[in-house]
Amino acid sequence: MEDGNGIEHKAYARIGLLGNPSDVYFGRTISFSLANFWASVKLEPSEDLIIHPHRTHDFLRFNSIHQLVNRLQNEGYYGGVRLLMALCKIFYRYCKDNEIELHGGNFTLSYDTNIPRQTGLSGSSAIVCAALSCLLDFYKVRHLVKVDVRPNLILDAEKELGIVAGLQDRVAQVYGGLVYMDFRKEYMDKWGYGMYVPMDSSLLPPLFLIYAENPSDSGKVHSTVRKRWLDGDEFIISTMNKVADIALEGRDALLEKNYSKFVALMNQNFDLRRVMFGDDALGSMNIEMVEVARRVGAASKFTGSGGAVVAFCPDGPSQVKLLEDACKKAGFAIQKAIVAPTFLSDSDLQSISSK
Ligand SMILES: Nc1ncnc2c1ncn2[C@@H]1O[C@H](COP(=O)(O)OP(=O)(O)O)[C@@H](O)[C@H]1O
Ligand SMILES: O=C(O)[C@H]1O[C@H](OP(=O)(O)O)[C@H](O)[C@@H](O)[C@@H]1O
Ligand SMILES: [Mg+2]
Repeated sequence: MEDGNGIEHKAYARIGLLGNPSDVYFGRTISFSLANFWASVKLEPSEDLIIHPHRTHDFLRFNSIHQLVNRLQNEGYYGGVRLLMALCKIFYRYCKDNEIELHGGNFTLSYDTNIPRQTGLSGSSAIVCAALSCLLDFYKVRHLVKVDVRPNLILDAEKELGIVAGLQDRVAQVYGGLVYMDFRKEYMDKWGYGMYVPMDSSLLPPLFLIYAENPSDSGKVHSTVRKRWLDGDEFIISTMNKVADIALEGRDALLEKNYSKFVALMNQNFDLRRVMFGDDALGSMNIEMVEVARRVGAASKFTGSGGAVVAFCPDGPSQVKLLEDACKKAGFAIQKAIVAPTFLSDSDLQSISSK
């Protein structure tokens, strides 16, 4: 969005529906952009280049040591300022390396977000994705930075900060809607990104988002699995391939509206994650969120690496009511997941089809 006062863009949270975390291991996923929560970034032309701290997430003034410790425990040490700075650096480097000329004007970037933190809903990349959209418009270079490359820039900005993450979140956030993604090594080596295919989101049955207010550390849970995968551990490699196959089978199940198959795949996805990562790495509260749903007969799995769960009630409204009651009793928040529609422009779509 652009008006006389500047440019503003939103990017939504995302749900990894099937196949995650195989995106980090040359696998496949189906993910969608979640309209329930979003981050917004505003860019206003200014004399100097200013990154504006958020009034709460970056605020460094506290009314007591108790409040300071509480903030650090609940939100960690960092807010979004470092994400915006890292993106500016990565964007500048990319444009320089690709001989994309940037005009000389300056700007002020500010952000806001309502995405629950560290819940595996991709709050960090939403901030970066919205900021990238602002930069593309400010410098008028949207047509020069291919859609498929944009998730890589978002990921690179976070990698720059040591944040462990994969591409599926950023793809869902750049594309919007429901997207099937194939990250096979052959594509990653050839193009540097995967094959991303938008799907009709009306194929999805009603889905529910369950999350806990207490955040988990979404970076640490990957650590031992990644090392074992890199070390050639047979069990991890073959199990991760099975996780990737879930997205492939899930695409067919959705296209055929075979929801009993879909139930089995969602459950299998989490069960495979559980044997690879182990209960300690996943965390007892995260496991309980999955099990609360399963106890009422719903299918359930993590949306990301932990902190939130996506659930499907194949038996309809009466089962949804049971799920809502069970979540309430367990102290988990629950809401219906709403898919954000695709936000690619005509020129974006053209750049995809001309790949
Ligand atoms: N809601 C937020 N407000 C400000 N900064 C955030 C927020 N969420 C994440 N961040 C920034 O992103 C970093 C990584 O967050 P991460 O653990 O990836 O959370 P998520 O899984 O929600 O993306 C944080 O250390 C912080 O710098
Ligand atoms: O483990 C997963 O499913 C995902 O974990 C990360 O997402 P997060 O939102 O931080 O939990 C990672 O970025 C994704 O690529 C993984 O699929
Ligand atoms: Mg993140």
